[in-house]
Amino acid sequence: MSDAPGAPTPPRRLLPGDPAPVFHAATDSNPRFAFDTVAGRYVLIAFLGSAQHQACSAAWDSLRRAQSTGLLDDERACAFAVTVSRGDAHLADTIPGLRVFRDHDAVVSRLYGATTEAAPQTYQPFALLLDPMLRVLAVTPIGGIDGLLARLGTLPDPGMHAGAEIPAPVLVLPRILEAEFCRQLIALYETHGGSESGFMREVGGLTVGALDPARKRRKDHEIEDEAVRAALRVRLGRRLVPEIRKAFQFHATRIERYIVARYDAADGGHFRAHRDNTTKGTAHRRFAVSINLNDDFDGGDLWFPEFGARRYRPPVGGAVVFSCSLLHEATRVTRGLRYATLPFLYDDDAARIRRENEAFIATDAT
Ligand SMILES: O=C(O)CCC(=O)C(=O)O
Ligand SMILES: [Fe+2]
Repeated sequence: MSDAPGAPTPPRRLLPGDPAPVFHAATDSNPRFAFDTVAGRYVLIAFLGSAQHQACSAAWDSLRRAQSTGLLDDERACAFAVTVSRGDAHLADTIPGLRVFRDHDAVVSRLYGATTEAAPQTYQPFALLLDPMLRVLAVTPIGGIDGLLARLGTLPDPGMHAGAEIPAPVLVLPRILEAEFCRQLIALYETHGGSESGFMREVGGLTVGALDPARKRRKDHEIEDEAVRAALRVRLGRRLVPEIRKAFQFHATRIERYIVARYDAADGGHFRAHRDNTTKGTAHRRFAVSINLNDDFDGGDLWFPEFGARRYRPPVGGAVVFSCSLLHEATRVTRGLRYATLPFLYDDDAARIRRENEAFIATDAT
């Protein structure tokens, strides 16, 4: 940081407290695994370079052992081995808890300083232990991985990694929509029905809509009635925008997405952990708003895995408002139907970004 504006340069060697750089990389089951979505548990990442080296092969064995004893379970903790070598095909994902990034172009290894473009033959194998916010807890040369695993075993529950519960930086705002207006929105859905709702994904530089019931199960009705849209806009403008301004110094002037969404217990309605602004087509989104329209359902809570296990469930007509960069999940509805309206807010500067990025949107999706 400096007192002049400009992007801070990332530190070359990661030290405790530093945020781990995020990236996409190939695993055997996912050609574009999003590293940022593993937040919410302890994460060990081992830059092996190549398991053909004895110390790196021993580190892999340590990871396999930790997985088999249940230390790496994908709930409390998980680990990744990073190999740049095509000779490491025998290193295989061991689910739950242990995955291999095939970093054949060394992009991830360079991002973390294990190797450089200037000296690609030189690789310094090391391991990092990250906290559930994906910030460095400890760093060691690869030979120290057993110590890191031992330390992992002694850490508190992920939600208590700071020594106390950390509240998520979200606003919970009751009384945004009146009960009568909530009923009107539900009736709109019941009249028109909803269609299966997808999510945006980045493929080859383009933003494309995707459907994947394992990640998201929800049906949405797009509100077309301009009077209803205006009624929603007025309420957000009067009651929600001033609170965002007070809490976050952000003045929202635009709304994306007028929908009534329905999660149904009958088909396991849910939306797994994601961020709302990770593609070009969604990069303009600043704040996400989740307003419950009813409360006669079980499950269907919001939570923010980077900030502990606390669940958030606003009352009917109330909102949870949060930055689109935060990892969040809508848990499975286990009884009944959950109706919600889910706008995104942005401002005029972000609208410029939205216009510039329109060229990269391949298809429409919500
Ligand atoms: O169901 C919710 O409250 C959140 C939905 C959500 O995260 C989204 O549509 O991006
Ligand atoms: Fe979301």
